[in-house]
Amino acid sequence: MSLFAAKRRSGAIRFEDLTLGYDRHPAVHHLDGEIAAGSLTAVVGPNGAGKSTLLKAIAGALSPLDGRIRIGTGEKPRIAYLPQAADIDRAFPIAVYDLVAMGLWGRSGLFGGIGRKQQAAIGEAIAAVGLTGFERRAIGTLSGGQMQRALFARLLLQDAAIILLDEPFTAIDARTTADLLDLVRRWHAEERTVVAVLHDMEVVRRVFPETLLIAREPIAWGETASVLTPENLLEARRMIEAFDPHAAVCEKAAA
Ligand SMILES: Nc1ncnc2c1ncn2[C@@H]1O[C@H](COP(=O)(O)OP(=O)(O)OP(=O)(O)O)[C@@H](O)[C@H]1O
Repeated sequence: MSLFAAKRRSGAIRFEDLTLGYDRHPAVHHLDGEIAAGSLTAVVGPNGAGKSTLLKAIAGALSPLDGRIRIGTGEKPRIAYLPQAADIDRAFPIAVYDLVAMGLWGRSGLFGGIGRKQQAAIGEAIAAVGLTGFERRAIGTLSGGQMQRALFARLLLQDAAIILLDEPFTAIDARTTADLLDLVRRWHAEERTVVAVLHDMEVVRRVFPETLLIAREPIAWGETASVLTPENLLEARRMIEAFDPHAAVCEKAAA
């Protein structure tokens, strides 16, 4: 697709003593390090570990309480963000075609109009997720798996150097998960930076070369096999159980 021309390998994400939170209550503490441009990284950890918070911050939807996030070098690369299914309004009266077409807004503008080339790209994206024939269906009538396919088609059109996926396969059937994982592999082969919050360790081990394990603070980060050890997973659980959710200040910063 000629429309797909995002600058590849431009999507490095660097964390510098990053602290994130809500109403001054920290949810993620002291994260330092870099997600390399073109890498494929899983973010895992117990419930409440701060995984979604981290993705929101990378997407620019949440400002750091402390530290910073540096994205790319020079011109900021395009970021595509798929929130958790629970955060997406399925009651919005919109057809599959129009939902997918929204992926072009970043480049055409809201009222930029859709030409023949764009129409072909939308059709190709819908075909790539197996939804040809569903173009005029209202999204409220789709199954969970079909909705996720439509959202992945929109991501395809966004043509972003950085793609953020928050629990993309939760409550999604095996066939759809396998098809959408093929798209994730394709994005990785295209040297886009892909970061996904996941709970299925089997999928992480099989598909994601890099893993960040967090439990409010980073427990381990690097090659997946060396991160997902029983010791690290136990440590992550212990950290979350010991965490005081009402802590107002960061202990490390205050020390
Ligand atoms: N909008 C918000 N306002 C206040 N606190 C929030 C908000 N969103 C998340 N939190 C809190 O921040 C902490 C981290 O939440 P987050 O959703 O990032 O965790 P998670 O690792 O994605 O969890 P899960 O696996 O359950 O989705 C939790 O204690 C949560 O209650």
